Amino acid sequence: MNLDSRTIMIITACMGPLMAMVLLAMRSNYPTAIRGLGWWAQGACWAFVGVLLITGRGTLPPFWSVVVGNGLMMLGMVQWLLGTRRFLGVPTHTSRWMQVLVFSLVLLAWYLMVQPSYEARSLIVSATMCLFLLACARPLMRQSKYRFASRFLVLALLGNASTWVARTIGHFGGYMNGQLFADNTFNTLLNASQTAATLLTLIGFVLLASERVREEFEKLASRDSLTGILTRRAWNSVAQTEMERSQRHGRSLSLATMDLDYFKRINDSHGHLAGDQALLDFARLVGRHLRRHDQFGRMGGEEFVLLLPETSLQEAASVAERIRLSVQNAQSVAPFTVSMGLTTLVPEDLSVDMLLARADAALYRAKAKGRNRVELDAGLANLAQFPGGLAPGSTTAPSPLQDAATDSAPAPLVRPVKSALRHVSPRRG
Ligand SMILES: Nc1nc2c(ncn2[C@@H]2O[C@H](COP(=O)(O)OP(=O)(O)OP(=O)(O)O)[C@@H](O)[C@H]2O)c(=O)[nH]1
Repeated sequence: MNLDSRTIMIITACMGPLMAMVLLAMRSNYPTAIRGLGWWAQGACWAFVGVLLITGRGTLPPFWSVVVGNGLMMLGMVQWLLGTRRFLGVPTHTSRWMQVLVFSLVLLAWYLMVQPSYEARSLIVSATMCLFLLACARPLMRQSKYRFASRFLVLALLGNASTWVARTIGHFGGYMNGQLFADNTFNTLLNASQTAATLLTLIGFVLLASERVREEFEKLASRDSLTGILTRRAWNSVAQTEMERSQRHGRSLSLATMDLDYFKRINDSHGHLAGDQALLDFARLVGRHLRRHDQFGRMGGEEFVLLLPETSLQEAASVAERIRLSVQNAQSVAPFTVSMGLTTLVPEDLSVDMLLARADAALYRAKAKGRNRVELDAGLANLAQFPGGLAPGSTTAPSPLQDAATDSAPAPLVRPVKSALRHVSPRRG
């Protein structure tokens, strides 16, 4: 079956504005951080106008059909390429690509008006289109995010580029009878493939933007809005994965629960905003002591939790002590201290909740003993630990202020009891 080549080209072109409408609708509804959508939409529209002019060959003056038509189609590809680079946040090098476009147009005009050659023009257009499409695919191939969407888009772009290679082969191999709209099977198949590749490329842009939106929402859901650290749910999920990994490889893993001391007093005497600032300062201070794989989360209110993969209890105790001291010495809008409970993974642990319960019990003791101190899991003496674990007979980490704190501010047991009860309640079970 042979379809009229002009009709196929016009159908291809019509997909441009339709997909541009989808991309523009996404642009107006998606977060502004997602860039490039407008460029992809504009590119589809310019390519549409360009292809319409090209199909007007024989009706329109040759300059409009050949130079302006191909120029707009190539401009559309440049915009796809710039949109992709903006989307990925890599330098666009706009002037470099515009220079390539202008150079191609000058050559096209030359081989149209000065030294007319259909083959030369065909080669120039195909080579330029290939260059722009491959340049659009290149940064996508280099990045590791958006796996499905970027692979899909890369395949569509490579497919699109290969149709231009096929077009050149067709011209030079004599399959197109030296005509743009040759009415034969080769040309029909070529136009059909170009239609499909263009549509798939535009779908690829939509998929890519959708993946970014999903990622943005996931980020919003997994990050605490005040401190920017992991939310309780996100922390639980990564902690469970880390725990299973540590168990599989027989590696140590430690966990600290942290609770700011007398936090209610900060709110009461300095105001809620100062309380918020203290929480933010605390999160930043702790962040300075963490390695890349440590997982720090806010469990709610003034309670935090820190997971330290590949860290023995001794190592965790020294990290915790450093954090405790830096909090105590920090210049904050309202001075505050932190109490911590520490535990480490044992082979009997079935879930993160078991570690949390033990760390909470240690935290309870830290509060009861006067606050501003680090307490270790007391039950570890009876349990075998993963490599690097603390020897039986665990002790508290040194807390120079612990006695002073006990003296100056006797620990009310109401809060720790409340805390202990809450931590063993089914909400973490
Ligand atoms: N500013 C601010 N305050 C919060 C936030 N979340 C919880 N709080 C306050 O934190 C305080 C916690 O008080 P308590 O549970 O009595 O504990 P505490 O005063 O720290 O006493 P201890 O834990 O026993 O040392 C409450 O007053 C909460 O209103 C928050 O996001 N911002």
